[in-house]
Amino acid sequence: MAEDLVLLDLWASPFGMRVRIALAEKGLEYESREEDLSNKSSLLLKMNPVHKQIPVLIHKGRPVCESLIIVQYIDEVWSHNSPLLPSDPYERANARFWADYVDKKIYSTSRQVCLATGEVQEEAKKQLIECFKLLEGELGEKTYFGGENFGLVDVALIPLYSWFYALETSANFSIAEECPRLVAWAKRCILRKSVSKSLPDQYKVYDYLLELKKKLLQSH
Ligand SMILES: N[C@@H](CCC(=O)N[C@@H](CS)C(=O)NCC(=O)O)C(=O)O
Repeated sequence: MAEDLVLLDLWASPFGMRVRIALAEKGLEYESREEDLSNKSSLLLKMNPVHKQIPVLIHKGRPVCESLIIVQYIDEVWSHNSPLLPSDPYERANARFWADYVDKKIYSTSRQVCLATGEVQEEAKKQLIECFKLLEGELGEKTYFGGENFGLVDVALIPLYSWFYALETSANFSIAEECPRLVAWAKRCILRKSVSKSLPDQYKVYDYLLELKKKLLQSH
């Protein structure tokens, strides 16, 4: 059934990818609108006046902002299939804790690995590997962070897989060598159609990063 859903998105955004994955897990149809972040649409400014960022999910004309909040909203509204959060309150809190960890630690550090240089980049790389190893500990022998079920933490983290090549090439290291269990997990996730169709090509992402770096240099 077609729902009244519009997603304000940007193809290379890992935050947008989270929402695409959640919508695909639920089998929901939606209209995707690609934003130009250097010239934001009036719809984006109206729908997310606080942060002015994508992604925004507009459901029946009402905006929901912040990717992890959007993913949880989707899970609550379309709760009848493919639950992304566990039913047990303690396990749910635990999933939210790790999704929050991914947000606070992994994405900001990854940004530095991609954009910084010299010692700052080396330090960020070290930190990122430590964070990945900690996540490997949390994953343990499970199939997904959500156990047998692909869940919130998986949705939060897997978009970064499309940035692995950009990370590795920017800072000259191999994530598979440092964190083989994390890469094995990512390869399991990418077998899901919801993930494979939501993540862009890693080389396109790297080209996007090179363009972004050029723009940042020009603006300084
Ligand atoms: N915490 C936000 C982060 C979203 C975010 O950083 N979006 C970026 C694109 S990847 C954006 O819209 N940037 C434009 C800006 O900050 O002006 C979320 O999880 O949705």
